[in-house]
Formats: sequence, structure tokens, C-alpha cells
Amino acid sequence: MSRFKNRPAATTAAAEKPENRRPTSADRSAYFARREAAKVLRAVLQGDAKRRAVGSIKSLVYSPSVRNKRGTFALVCETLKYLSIIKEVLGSANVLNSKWKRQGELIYIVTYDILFGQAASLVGDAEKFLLQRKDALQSALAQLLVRKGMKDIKDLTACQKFPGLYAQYTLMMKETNFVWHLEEFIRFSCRTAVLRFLRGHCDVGCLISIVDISKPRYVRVNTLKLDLKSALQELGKQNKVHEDDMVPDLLVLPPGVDLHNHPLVLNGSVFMQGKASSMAAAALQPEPGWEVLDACAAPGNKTVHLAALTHGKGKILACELHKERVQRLKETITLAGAANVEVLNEDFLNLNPKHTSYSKVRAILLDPSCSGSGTSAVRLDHLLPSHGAGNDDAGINRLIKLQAFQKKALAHALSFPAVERLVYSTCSVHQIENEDVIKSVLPLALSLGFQLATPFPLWARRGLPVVEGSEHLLRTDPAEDKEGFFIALFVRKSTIAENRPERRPSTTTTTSEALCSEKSSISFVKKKQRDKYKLHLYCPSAKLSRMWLHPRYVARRRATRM
Ligand SMILES: C[S@@+](CC[C@H](N)C(=O)[O-])C[C@H]1O[C@@H](n2cnc3c(N)ncnc32)[C@H](O)[C@@H]1O
Repeated sequence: MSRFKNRPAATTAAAEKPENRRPTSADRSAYFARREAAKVLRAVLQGDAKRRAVGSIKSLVYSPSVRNKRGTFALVCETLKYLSIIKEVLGSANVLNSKWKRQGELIYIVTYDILFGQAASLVGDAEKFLLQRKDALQSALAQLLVRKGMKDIKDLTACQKFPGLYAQYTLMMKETNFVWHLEEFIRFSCRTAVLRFLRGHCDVGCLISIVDISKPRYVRVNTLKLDLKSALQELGKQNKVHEDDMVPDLLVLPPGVDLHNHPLVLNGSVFMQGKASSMAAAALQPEPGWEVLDACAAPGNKTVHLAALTHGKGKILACELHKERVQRLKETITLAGAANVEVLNEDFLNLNPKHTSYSKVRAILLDPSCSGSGTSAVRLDHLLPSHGAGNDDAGINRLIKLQAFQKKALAHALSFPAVERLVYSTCSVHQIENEDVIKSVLPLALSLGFQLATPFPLWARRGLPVVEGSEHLLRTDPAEDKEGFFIALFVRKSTIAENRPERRPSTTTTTSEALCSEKSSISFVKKKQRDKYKLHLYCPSAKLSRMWLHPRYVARRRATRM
């Protein structure tokens, strides 16, 4: 605030200029919103450059340190949307000296505001500096439009984010007499079968994020703090809410409901966790009193879900390699009131399975670092500069590196002597991080007495048919289910015969069938796995999974097995 304290009152003609007048409270809050946005933008861009984000755009904005969440979120997203244009404009206008270059993120935010936003209330040094160069910025923007052959800025952003779609749009406008706004065209395209047709041509992440608005919101009730009935009652006061038919303690709310500031969210009674993400710990089904190891734990959503599933009894060991993420993990645990969690700031691969500390670990949840391709749309990754770098060499090399870790971690998890149940999950849609990982460790798993079991047998979308036993694997589709997740459940043979009581959601009877039932669903995987390595990037498509369930395919699979 000191920045504004000693400004003289506006008395001269010059003081009438917007940049010289006395700052109002709106000016001040815009000033601080731009600084908060710059801080978030810096974390987002640094994480994106290193491909190791501290958090998604949403989670960074909704952290407690950001005061003006709505304003900051809008500024960060809008600046990211225009970032490549802003960089080009700043480059060709050549207005920055080294001092301002060091404050790149603030400069991007302010440039956004000057060129595309609400330039009315621009106070502050960076703002003053850029306002004095507004003409140069505007003329650089005009030149950019001419160079690209575009009429206005909307066309330029659409063209950069939806290149294939934009090409079709211009073709349609040229060849027909139909007059349509680009935005309308994009919406129409997403809502119809054109989406599938377009998959090969345009950025599916962007399209999904538009389709996203029609999907329901999920919250998981943290039963350590609140029972399901009270949560239903409380949330039902303002929204239509009902229980999910498959995942216990999960509630479904209408699309677009914003619960970020709801008291139940703020006090940790409910967690804004998607259905697919909630399926992982639910598939593990740990018993109260068990010792459970969450091998790659931060930010801790699944850790505290495990704590709730064990009713706070027994012990959850939450292992996390990165120090900066351990802090986040601890905050989640405190928020959830999960008293039976012990945090280990360790490399999971360095934990010695033979050590007495782990001799009682009966279940492991392995949710390792992955490409995040299944949740990129929800996380707004399509706004990031690195988006789209998945099919180039760098992208593929990254996937190969991730896969190497995922295989090692899964093999390591299987080696804990007392483990009976193990879930491997990713939020990736790529076969290389999912079925291929399972395929490569399956011989080891079988030799240690594990088998693949079927989590949520009533769930339709299963694994891609590239590994024996893929019908046990579970996939969710980013377009159909909002998030693209993958879950594999391993169960040690000796424990299958045990009469394990099935846990069911408390209030509904229909959901009981939806829970795991290993006795009926375990199948022996007889065939020796071939180690032939095939790189296959999965294109999100519910069609593939449906195809796998099609009777013609089922018959063909049976025939080839005989
Ligand atoms: C996909 S995230 C886990 C998300 C978490 N299960 C949740 O639901 O909140 C993967 C985590 O594993 C951590 N990690 C990566 N390598 C690791 C290792 N070798 N040992 C332990 N943790 C690791 C990453 O830092 C990251 O926090």
C-alpha cells in the first residue's frame, strides 16, 4: 500500500490523465490483482518449462495466499491465451530494457491489460512504463495481424489455438454464403460428431475444455470430518446433489457449480476430487487397521482418501520425493484431519521392502508421476506454452522416461513382502504409461503370486486390448468421463480365497454390485508376455473402449484364445 501513500492530489491538467490521477480503491485492487497474477503466472510458466509443475493453474490460484482469486484466475488465463501474441508484440516493438525483462510475467500481464483488457485503471511502475509505449505496442500488434493476414485479434488467437478448426472455418466462410461467428462454429463443432472428425486436425484439449462445461461436478465427502448424509443435506441447500452410483462417498452436482469458496471445501469436510481420481483409492479398498503405503503421495488427495477409507485406524505412510511438494501434502493432511498419516520425504525407489518399517504394509497405492494427458483439459494445460509438445521427439522422449520410472516403481511396489493389494494408477491416456507398463511387469507380478483383479466390474471402459487380462484394467475417457484415468489392481493369490467382507456405500443398494469382487473376477493370466516394445500413443476416444466391449470383438478375442 505504501506505493500509493504519498501521491499528491491531482490539481493540474496533467493530473487529469488516467496515469496521473489519484488511485481509487478499484485502481489499487487491480494493481494487486496484476501482481498476484504475475506471481501465479511465474510459477505456472516455470513449472511448465521444467515439466514439473508445483500445481495446476487452478490449484495455484486457489491457494490460500491468493486473495483475489476470481480476478487472478481470469488475468492468468487470459494472459496465457494471448501469451504467444504478447511475446511476439513485445519482441517486435523492442521496448523492454533488462530491468523489465527480469519481470517478464508482470510485463506480460500488464501488456495483456493494455492491449486486450481493461486499461482504464493502470497504476504502478510497470504499468506506467508500458503505457508510455502503448503506441509502439499497438502498431506492433497491427503489423502482426497484417503479416498473418488476419482481420482481427479474435481470429489470430483462434488460429493459434485451433489451427485445424480455423482452417475449416475460413474454408466454409469462403465457399458458402453462410455467415457464422467463429465462436459459435467452435461450440457447434464440439457439441456434435464433428468433434470426432476434427480430432485429427485440431487441438483436442481446447475442444474438451469447451465440452467440459456440460459435465457434472464431483465432490468426495471426507468421512473423517463429515458423514455422507450431513454432506448431502448441507450441499443440497443450494444445489441439486445426489450420490454417485459407483464410488462410495462421492457426490454429484450440476455442471458449472463453483464450490471453491464453499465452507465445506474450505474446512476440509469435502474435497473437490473428480470421479476417476476417487476411483483409485476406492479400488484399493484398504481395511480399517491396515498399514497402507501411498508411494507417490503429493498433493495428497488420495492419501487422505485412504485415511478416510481406513476410518483413521491403522497407518497410512505417505511417501513423496520432492520437498516442495511435501509441504502441500502436509497441508492436505491437516485440512482433512487425517491423524493416522505419516509423511516420508523419500524416494520411493529407495525404501527397502525388507526393512521392518514396511513389514506390515498390506496395500500400496502407486500413483506415479505421469504425463497428465488425461487431465490436461481440466487443468487448463492447453493454455500452457508446452501444450501440443506430446507427439514431437521431446514429447515422446519424456513419455519414455516417465515409463521407465513407472515400470521401476511398479516392480518395486510388488516386492513388498506383506502386500496383498496394489493399485497402479495414472491420469494419462497413453498406452505407453498404462497397458505397456502392466504388460512389462506382469511376468514378475505372476511370479510373486499376484493377479490382475477387476476394480468396479460394472464400469464399461476397460483397458486397451494389447495385454492379456486387459479386461481387468480400468480406463476413463477424458471426453466422456471428464478425466482420462487408468487403474490396474493387483491382488495376491493367497488372499483371494479369504472371505473378505465387501464394503458398500452406506445408503444405496444398487452400488453394491459396482464394487470390486475379486473372487468372481480374477482370471489367470496364462500366456507368457512378449517383451516386444511398441510405442503407441493413445488418442482419447470412448469409441475404442466401446469397440473393445462390442460382441464382435468379444467373440474374436475368445476365438483367438482357443
Ligand atoms: C501424480 S502425483 C501423485 C498425486 C497424488 N496421488 C494425489 O492424488 O494427490 C505423483 C507424485 O509423485 C512424486 N514422485 C515422483 N517421483 C517420486 C519418487 N521416486 N518417490 C516418491 N515420490 C515421487 C511427485 O513429486 C508427485 O508429487
